[in-house]
Amino acid sequence: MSRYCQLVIGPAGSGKSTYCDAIQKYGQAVGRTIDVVNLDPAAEYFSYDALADIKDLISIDDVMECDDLKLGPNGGLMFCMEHLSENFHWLRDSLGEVEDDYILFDCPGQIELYTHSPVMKLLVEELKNWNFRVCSVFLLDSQFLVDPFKYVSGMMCALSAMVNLEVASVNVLSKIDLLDKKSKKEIESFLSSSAKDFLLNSSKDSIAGKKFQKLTSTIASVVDNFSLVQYVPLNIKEEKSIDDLLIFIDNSIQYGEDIEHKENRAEDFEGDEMNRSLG
Ligand SMILES: Nc1nc2c(ncn2[C@@H]2O[C@H](COP(=O)(O)OP(=O)(O)OP(=O)(O)O)[C@@H](O)[C@H]2O)c(=O)[nH]1
Ligand SMILES: [Mg+2]
Repeated sequence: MSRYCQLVIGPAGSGKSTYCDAIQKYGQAVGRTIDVVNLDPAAEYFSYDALADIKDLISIDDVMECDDLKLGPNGGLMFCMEHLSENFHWLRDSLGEVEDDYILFDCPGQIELYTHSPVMKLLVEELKNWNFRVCSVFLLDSQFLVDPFKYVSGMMCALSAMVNLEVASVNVLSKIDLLDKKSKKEIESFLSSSAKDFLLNSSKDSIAGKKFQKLTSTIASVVDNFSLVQYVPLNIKEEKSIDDLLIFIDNSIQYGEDIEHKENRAEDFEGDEMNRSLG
């Protein structure tokens, strides 16, 4: 039995919940069932239809109101996610056991969840045990790329999430529709050039001096040499852009190939049956 999922991760406000909603709606339009699970215990509102909601297990308000714990919003969130990791059976029961299901997990925006904490890694392991092929989809606001310093920091976050989670990873540049023409052109040229060229060109007028240039160049070389972080742009307002991205992600978890293979096998089987009954 094969099952497929995307762990939708990325910094706060990068567009994770909006992405889940758009992909689910796109699925409905093309006759494909894509379920979404909310794993953000602080999410008060989301516009997609949720197959499951972590708030049914634990909510951040309950944790913060607990006088014994004395936790603030970030500590409270980590507490909720650890509680989830001790109660994965809740998630397994909520998902059911459906063959070829395709699920998006809308995750919280606290970046330490993907870089320091073992919780998401434990979740990945558990999903694999339940026969899921997992792809992490790291969303980064495209505004980050317009500024080289933000770009380095975003790239490092994406990289440490990739290394920590050890699954197929796709990095998505979100909110492309908000960019003006000039920024869109800059992003296009960045996507078609190496990280090193982009960073050196963008920071050549920097007042930070030679040492900084050298550091920038070394970081970018690491990224380029190992093809570590590549970005796929997403304009959520354009169907073609969603389609292209979904094909890219599906390929990384072999979604289409498996289904096609099964359909071919089913057709072969029907053909054999027909030959047998004719013969
Ligand atoms: N124009 C535009 N706005 C977007 C897009 N994606 C997200 N937004 C807006 O950006 C804000 C944050 O989006 P969310 O989807 O809530 O971001 P998030 O990553 O789920 O945020 P957290 O759950 O708080 O980490 C909202 O006001 C969205 O409407 C996009 O592709 N285009
Ligand atoms: Mg969200």
